[in-house]
Amino acid sequence: MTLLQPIVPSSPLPQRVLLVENSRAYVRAVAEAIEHKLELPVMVASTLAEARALLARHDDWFLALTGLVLADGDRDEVVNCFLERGLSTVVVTGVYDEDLRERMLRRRVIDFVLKNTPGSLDYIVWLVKRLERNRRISALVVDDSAAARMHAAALLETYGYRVVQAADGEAALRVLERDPTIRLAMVDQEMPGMQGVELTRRLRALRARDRVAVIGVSGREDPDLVARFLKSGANDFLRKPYSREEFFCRVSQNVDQLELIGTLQDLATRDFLTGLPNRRHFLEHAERLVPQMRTARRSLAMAILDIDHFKRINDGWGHEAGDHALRAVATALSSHARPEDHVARFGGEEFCLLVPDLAGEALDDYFDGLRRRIEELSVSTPAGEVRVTVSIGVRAAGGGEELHRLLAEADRRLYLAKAGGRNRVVASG
Ligand SMILES: Nc1nc2c(ncn2[C@@H]2O[C@H](COP(=O)(O)OP(=O)(O)OP(=O)(O)O)[C@@H](O)[C@H]2O)c(=O)[nH]1
Repeated sequence: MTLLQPIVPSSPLPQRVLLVENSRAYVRAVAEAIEHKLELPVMVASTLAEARALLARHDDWFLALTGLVLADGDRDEVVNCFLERGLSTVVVTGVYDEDLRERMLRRRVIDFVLKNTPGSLDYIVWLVKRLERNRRISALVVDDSAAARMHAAALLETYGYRVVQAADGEAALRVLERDPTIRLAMVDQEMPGMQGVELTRRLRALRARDRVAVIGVSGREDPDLVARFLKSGANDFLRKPYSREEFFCRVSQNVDQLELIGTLQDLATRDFLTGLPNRRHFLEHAERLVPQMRTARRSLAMAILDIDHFKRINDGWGHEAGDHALRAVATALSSHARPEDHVARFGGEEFCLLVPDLAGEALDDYFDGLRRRIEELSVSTPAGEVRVTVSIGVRAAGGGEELHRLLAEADRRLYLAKAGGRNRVVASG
């Protein structure tokens, strides 16, 4: 179950951060914060010559964080060194100079951060994390004006997003229908045909607020427009012409919020130890699926699986070894399950499976295969190799049973499997 569908890159994305700065204490603090909080590799240079040498030595750079005062290069030489290589560049400096800041931002420098101000280190860590994650997020820009579209797309690309453009509402809806990785939509109001507010309303029928953040955009001085956008389902509004920094702040804030919702949803629906869906999520899914399958007269099997003598593993090898065994069984279950099956940790050492469209001998083979797969596992734990077996109770629903009956019957058969000697499947009787 993936709540957020990020872009899965075909090859690993570059991760290395180059930190160019001559103040040792500051470098240490920034490098440590990025390495520890974000787990990204950081390399440090204190001169432009050192930076060039590092750039030549590795080819997996993701970002340069650079000061402007270096012994062997002036400000423009410093930023050129990174921008010319197409490297995302953030200036971190102790010099506040409005003209300089403007000049840097007009070029492709992502941000101009003042160091030694309260919160600047936290801001840098947040910024690096945001830029790192943006690379797995798609944004949709909808505007009939090619120039406005290109402008917004170029800004989004500077911040690392993958951008898809649409010149009208219908095209935007088609993009959304086929691309589940779109997490952000910038929607202009003034478009021929479908206007932005209407597009937002229709977009919400396809994607809820926890899936895609919508930012309405308009240059019109219409006092009601912001409220109309928000009431139609937009998360935010941006008035044209916008500054680059306001654009970045609003986009980042909305994407941050979406990720936070995703994290909360994950915490509520996933089991922390194994990463499998939890009991609540499983039952919610089953409550929808069981009647659907009954109406469609399709078969559906419910199984409850319990690790045998699990208490002995905990008592004999330690609780941590028990946790390893739970994770190993969860992994075996996930690998055995077909894409259409639904697996969950039901609680303790008990797991649950819903298996549609499989009956008779094929169903028996499926569960006996699973039982054997687990029996053959050798679980590596800090206390040594541990073997586990499982007992499985299966109820195949052909007779239109309610969910609670399916569960009760699978549970009864699990009890029979335990009573019959464990390490077995009971699917009848
Ligand atoms: N390590 C670990 N142990 C857990 C966890 N959740 C439950 N347990 C343990 O699972 C054990 C379950 O033991 P019992 O219900 O007696 O069953 P059993 O030993 O598996 O015996 P049978 O089911 O009869 O084969 C208890 O010792 C719990 O403390 C967990 O997340 N991690």
